[in-house]
Amino acid sequence: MTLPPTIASRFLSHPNQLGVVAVGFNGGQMKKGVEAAPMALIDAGLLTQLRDDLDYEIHHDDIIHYYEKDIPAEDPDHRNMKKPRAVSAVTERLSSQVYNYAKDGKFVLTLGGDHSIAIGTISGTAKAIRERLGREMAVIWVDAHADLNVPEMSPSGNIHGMPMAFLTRLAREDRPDIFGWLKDEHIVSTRKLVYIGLRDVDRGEKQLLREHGIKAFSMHDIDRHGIGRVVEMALAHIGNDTPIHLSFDVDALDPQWAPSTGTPVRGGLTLREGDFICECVHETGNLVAMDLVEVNPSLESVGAAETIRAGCSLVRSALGDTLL
Ligand SMILES: NC(=[NH2+])NCCC[C@H](N)C(=O)O
Ligand SMILES: [Mn+2]
Ligand SMILES: [Mn+2]
Repeated sequence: MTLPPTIASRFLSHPNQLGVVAVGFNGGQMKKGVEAAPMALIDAGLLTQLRDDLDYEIHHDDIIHYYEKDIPAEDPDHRNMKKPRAVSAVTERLSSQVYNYAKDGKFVLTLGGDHSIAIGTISGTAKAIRERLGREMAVIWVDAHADLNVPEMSPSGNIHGMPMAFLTRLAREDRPDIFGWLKDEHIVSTRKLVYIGLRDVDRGEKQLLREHGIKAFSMHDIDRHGIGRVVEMALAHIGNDTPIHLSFDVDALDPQWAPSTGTPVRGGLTLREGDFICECVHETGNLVAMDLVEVNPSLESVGAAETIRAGCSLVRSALGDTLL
């Protein structure tokens, strides 16, 4: 059975063409295994499903990128950041890979990897959207965490807890080998950032969210208003004339649905709620890119297949799969 092609984003010149980047990178945090996620998701049939069931034309180099050549041997901590040069070099490369698909008007799907890779993906789409459409893009960040730590205030020093700080310029570093390559065209406005699913936010992050008036819907908001109303409010904040990059951390889901992830937090979204968010974002017709990150098949390995299935389901939902 072929589903009706609901593939349409008004901001893409090739809405049925999907640029896929498989990023086997784990250097934004300390646990091994997250680099195996792209392979696991692809082996589970994700790309085949997108092609056969949802009619996408897949553009993929058939390579899982581990970026070995970009990772320096010496990488001492800098401003409390762990592996800063590795994360910087990898995300700089990734940024241009994503940009190259997005500048052609293709949808870009990135399979991580830990969430530090969003420094590459979001900077790449933001730049392409600015050039092609002369517009600023919005980011919907679905996560248990805000990933907004400025290096000095991070409790862990892990860069996967910092990507949104660099992408909004709340954190800045001029050294070219440590994120100094991020230019104005790569940056996202704090006004165009919306969080959904938050429940483990560090003190300094809470202060930044408040100070900068960043729109954030926590699990408390979802309990109070329901997922339907929360997604409606999130999309209303962005407005209907703005391209959207969806960055989905699988730990937004409750560990019941996604146990195999590096920093699980109880009290999260059901898989159905996660899929619902993705379906609604797709329905806007404004989605131009998506990341799926933090699947770690080697943690809680009895639940790995379940976590991978959940990840595949989220991506399909964002790309237009429907229940009916
Ligand atoms: N992408 C993630 N899973 N991030 C978790 C971040 C946890 C914590 N806030 C930190 O800065 O270390
Ligand atoms: Mn997270
Ligand atoms: Mn995250």
